[in-house]
Amino acid sequence: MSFFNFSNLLGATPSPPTTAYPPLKVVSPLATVTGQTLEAAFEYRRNTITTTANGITVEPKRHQYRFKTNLKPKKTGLLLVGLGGNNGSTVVGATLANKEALTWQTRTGPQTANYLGSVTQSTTVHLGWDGKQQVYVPFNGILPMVSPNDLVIDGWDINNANLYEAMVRARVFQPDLIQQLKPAMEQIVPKPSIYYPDFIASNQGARANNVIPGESKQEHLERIRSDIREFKQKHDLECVIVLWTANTERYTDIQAGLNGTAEEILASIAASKDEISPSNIFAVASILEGAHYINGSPQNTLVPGIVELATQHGVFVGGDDFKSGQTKLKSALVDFLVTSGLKPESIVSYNHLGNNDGKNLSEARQFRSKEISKSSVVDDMVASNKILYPEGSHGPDHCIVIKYVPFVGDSKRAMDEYISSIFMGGHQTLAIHNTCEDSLLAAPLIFDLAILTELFTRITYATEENGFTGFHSVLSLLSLLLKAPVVPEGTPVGNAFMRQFGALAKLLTACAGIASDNELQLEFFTKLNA
Ligand SMILES: NC(=O)c1ccc[n+]([C@@H]2O[C@H](COP(=O)([O-])OP(=O)(O)OC[C@H]3O[C@@H](n4cnc5c(N)ncnc54)[C@H](O)[C@@H]3O)[C@@H](O)[C@H]2O)c1
Ligand SMILES: O=P([O-])([O-])O[C@@H]1[C@@H](O)[C@H](O)[C@@H](O)[C@H](O)[C@@H]1O
Repeated sequence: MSFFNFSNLLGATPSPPTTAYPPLKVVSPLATVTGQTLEAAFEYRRNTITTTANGITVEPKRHQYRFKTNLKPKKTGLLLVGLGGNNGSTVVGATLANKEALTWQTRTGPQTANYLGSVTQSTTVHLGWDGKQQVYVPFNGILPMVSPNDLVIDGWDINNANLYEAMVRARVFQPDLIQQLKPAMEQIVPKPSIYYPDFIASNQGARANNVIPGESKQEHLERIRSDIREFKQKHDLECVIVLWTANTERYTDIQAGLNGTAEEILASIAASKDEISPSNIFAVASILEGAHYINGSPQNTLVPGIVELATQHGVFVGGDDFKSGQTKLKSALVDFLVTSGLKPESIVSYNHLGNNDGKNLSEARQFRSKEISKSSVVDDMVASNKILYPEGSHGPDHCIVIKYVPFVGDSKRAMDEYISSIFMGGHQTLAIHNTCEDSLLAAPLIFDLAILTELFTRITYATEENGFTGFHSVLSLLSLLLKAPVVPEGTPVGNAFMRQFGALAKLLTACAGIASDNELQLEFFTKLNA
């Protein structure tokens, strides 16, 4: 039997300090702490399933896992590609505002900095019933995580505006906050970046005044690698995450000989092949420098060759496309409808926005990248119910429309209509107007992507057959935060929001030696001693 109390362990403290909850003390026969390492046994019970034309055979089996977690969060750097964008400048401004606990005036009164919308900072995990009440703990109170306040942040942009100018341009923060942040933000200027006009909208050309010169993609690769090395050395970092929050690129062709293997992608960069995108180069540079790479945009940066390279180098890659607003709601609402036995027949998702993202998406090839990532989110939920959607039937009509309307700026207006078949030939129509403050919804996800990626670098697992090793390089555990999750080859994509959250929460509690949450809660209707 062993017990440990995380809140004072190794300097790991939730941030901002959550005074709402007392520290968690785990008394568990499943776990032991030795120095900085927490080792936990976990019995993974799952069904071995065989499906044939004659039916489904289910055989429940028990698999013994052991998880090892290094309890000391690493000093972590976050390099944003697109630092001067609406999301990038909002991320940096928000960390400064939270660090200084800034308060600013708004029309509805004073507002203080927070991390609302961040799963790691503002959600809780259900542990069970204490005989009197349901008990929840902060998500970041189960295992020590990096605080967003402690992230060292820098990055690149093809535009040379300092971050004060970028904040004003973004029209995201209130003027009072912008002025308070000005002294610090105007000191931050994005590093020059790689610009290949063919990959983003032609209307972005006027912005490109901060570009690494030359035509050699190999030299561009070496420059980005040098930037990453310098950043890591300058700040004495133990973990670096490069995250793309630059403009949406067009899709790249997946071609044999171009990007199908690690060797091919390296050779294609060396040969400066046209089809190699800026985001391909950032991903390869990150991997070669031992940094993890996350794609917050919808383009297919993570081609097979880049995934193979990441696997060879033992670094994480993740993507695609932050799941921040209209699609995030859809990933919960469609799950609700299908789980209710109602059949979505038509889903029309229209939105207009007026920020630079919207301007870039106003061109067909960039919109197509976004249309793909927004359209695939219902696939797993539709496939889950053959009563509603028999084999061979098509899923709901699903239409995506995005328009660029400058006046609304970053305050995207999403309008959705869901029509579902209901009992006895009836129809239910849900009409939703959803004002998505795009960067205020996306920035918290950028923190979460970085914080969870760093956490997963500190966890290894062993099974009855194999010794301790790290998770697969394709970090599908990040799917809660992404519209079109990139997953290890041959594994399914899951988009249902609450299932994604539950998977993360169950992994954290398993690693902490805590019994996984069990919605069954037998103790409420049996004689089980609570
Ligand atoms: N809610 C959201 O804001 C949301 C949700 C999902 C996905 N996204 C995606 O996140 C990305 C950023 O969104 P945003 O609102 O911050 O857009 P933005 O246009 O304000 O910022 C993008 C920044 O990237 C820069 N840039 C373009 N190409 C670059 C390159 N090769 N290297 C470095 N910088 C480059 C631009 O100059 C710009 O400053 C977009 O791809 C968008 O589709 C945003
Ligand atoms: O995340 P979400 O609100 O479903 O989708 C959004 C798009 O519809 C929109 O064009 C833009 O705001 C963001 O890039 C985001 O991707």
